[in-house]
Amino acid sequence: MIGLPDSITTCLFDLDGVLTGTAALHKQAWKETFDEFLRARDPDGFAEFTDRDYADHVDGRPRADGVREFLSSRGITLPEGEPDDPVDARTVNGVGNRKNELVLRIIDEQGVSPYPGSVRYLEAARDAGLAIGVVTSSANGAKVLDAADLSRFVRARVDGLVIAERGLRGKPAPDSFLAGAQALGATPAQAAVFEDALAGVAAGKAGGFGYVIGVNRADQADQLRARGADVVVDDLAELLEAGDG
Ligand SMILES: O=P(O)(O)OC[C@H]1O[C@@H](O)[C@H](O)[C@@H](O)[C@@H]1O
Repeated sequence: MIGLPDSITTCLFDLDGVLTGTAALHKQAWKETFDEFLRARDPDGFAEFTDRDYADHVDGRPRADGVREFLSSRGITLPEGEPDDPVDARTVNGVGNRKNELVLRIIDEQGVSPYPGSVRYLEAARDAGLAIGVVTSSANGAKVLDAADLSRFVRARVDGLVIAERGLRGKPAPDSFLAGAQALGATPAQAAVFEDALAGVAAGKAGGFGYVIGVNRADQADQLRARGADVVVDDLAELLEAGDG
């Protein structure tokens, strides 16, 4: 009925790009942040931040990991700095704070929409008696869930704030998904992971989860499969249709 193996009791959903369209807003904020940074650092050698950079180094990872990973791919290492660094500080925290300033502004301007197919899927999962958790690297997870009116479905949330507080390793490490399963009293084998990011699918695979659903929002079905997705869909509603057929 909901397109999952019978052994699954628990659904762990990534947020940005799986339940809501906010992955595009994050990408826009990152592009503005990194292009600004790279241009200021080396105007003549400027090479823009691309969709490929986002998918490979930033998407799905906690904010500071995204800063470090992408800059390291360009041979740049910054000092960590402090959490309250100003947005123009040339530190990991400063660059991350600039991105957060931009993404909050973009979210306020554009609003947050849930994917209709994801809302239908959440309703079906809830009605089928499955436990529902959200596991997101974003420190803005609670705000986005509320803005999309999705908090009512969520029994456990592991977000960027929880990850930082508990010192968990970010995706592609499985820690945040393992914490989500534990919070809902499920073993990894009993839990399904729903992810659009390559790092997130890799985290689901690394954690030995019972079923990993790759959600293809960025024309990268083959890469999602290569990272360990058991199935790839363009929209969660496809799982309901598969179940009906
Ligand atoms: O900067 P935030 O809101 O804490 O989010 C961290 C990351 O959260 C993930 O959900 C997004 O895929 C990333 O793009 C984002 O960078």
